[in-house]
Amino acid sequence: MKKTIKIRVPGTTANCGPGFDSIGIACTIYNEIEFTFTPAGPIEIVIEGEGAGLLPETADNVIIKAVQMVFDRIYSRYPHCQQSRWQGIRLHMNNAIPLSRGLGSSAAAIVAGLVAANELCGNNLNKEEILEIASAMEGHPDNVAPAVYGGITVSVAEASQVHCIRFIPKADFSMVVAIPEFNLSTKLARKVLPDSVPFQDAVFNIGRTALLVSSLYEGKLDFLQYALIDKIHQPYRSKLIPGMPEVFTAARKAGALGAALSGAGPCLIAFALSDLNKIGKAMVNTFSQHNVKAYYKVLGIDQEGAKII
Ligand SMILES: Nc1ncnc2c1ncn2[C@@H]1O[C@H](COP(=O)(O)OP(=O)(O)OP(=O)(O)O)[C@@H](O)[C@H]1O
Ligand SMILES: N[C@@H](CCO)C(=O)O
Repeated sequence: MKKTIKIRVPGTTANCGPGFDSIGIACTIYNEIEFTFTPAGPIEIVIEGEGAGLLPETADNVIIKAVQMVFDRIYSRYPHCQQSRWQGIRLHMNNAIPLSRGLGSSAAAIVAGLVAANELCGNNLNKEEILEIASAMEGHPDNVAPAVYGGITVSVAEASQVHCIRFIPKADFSMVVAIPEFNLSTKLARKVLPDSVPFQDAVFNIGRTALLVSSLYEGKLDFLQYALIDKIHQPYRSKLIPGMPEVFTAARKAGALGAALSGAGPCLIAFALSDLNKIGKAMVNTFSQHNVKAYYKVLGIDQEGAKII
């Protein structure tokens, strides 16, 4: 007996400037993963696209860890199911989300594993529980929430709970992402952050985060020029991404509403209504002036989140 489940999961951009560890947007860039579960057998992992030859092809892969998390949660709730635990797992990944660039590759992997295992087990866990496990695995909820729900999410983790509101903005916009050809792990990008920030910087971010959420929700996108500015993580991370402020300026000059670091970087993301290719080229050119090879993609907002296909 075997069961096959295919899932599509979006990449995500987190923080969006001031909303550190809280705001996230699901983007129209996807990994597709086919899971084949058998009662007995080895773990087999085949990877095409991003991460091929780089990601672990063993039980150390975070997708397998996520599957095991769901099995553990369900079997602790229903111990009589222990006997039917699935041992054999084959993953066939087709990945478009680049690794360690700030587009939520780890969140996508975690959410894919959780949602697929939950489907296998009859959807015993609801989306809130999936989000809570995902947030605990990732360490913060801002990427995993939009990967689960799609759209734009505002999330706060408190003990084991995640409080999350998801919405679709009243006005549509595009995101132009400049993707440098170097990796920056979230772990390293968090190491450069200070233990505390000046009170005035905290106040600066609180106002802008509130303005960001309301301008996105209301579709009053002219406010993004003020609302995407951050003082509590981007300035510290700037030294890891050559040309970051200049790329922001180039994006705005080419017609973007505003720009920010995507997640922990190194991708930089511009929000725009028009001139998308002009903005992308300006960002890539400015990166190249700082000896950073980069390419760009134009993405929209994914509205569905992780989905069985
Ligand atoms: N498709 C995948 N399958 C398994 N593991 C993955 C996959 N994609 C990413 N990972 C794991 O996640 C790590 C990258 O996570 P990291 O948090 O550094 O970057 P990111 O999630 O791409 O960026 P950000 O969190 O800033 O958006 C990889 O080194 C790998 O361990
Ligand atoms: N909020 C996270 C997103 C990246 O995982 C950070 O900026 O470190």
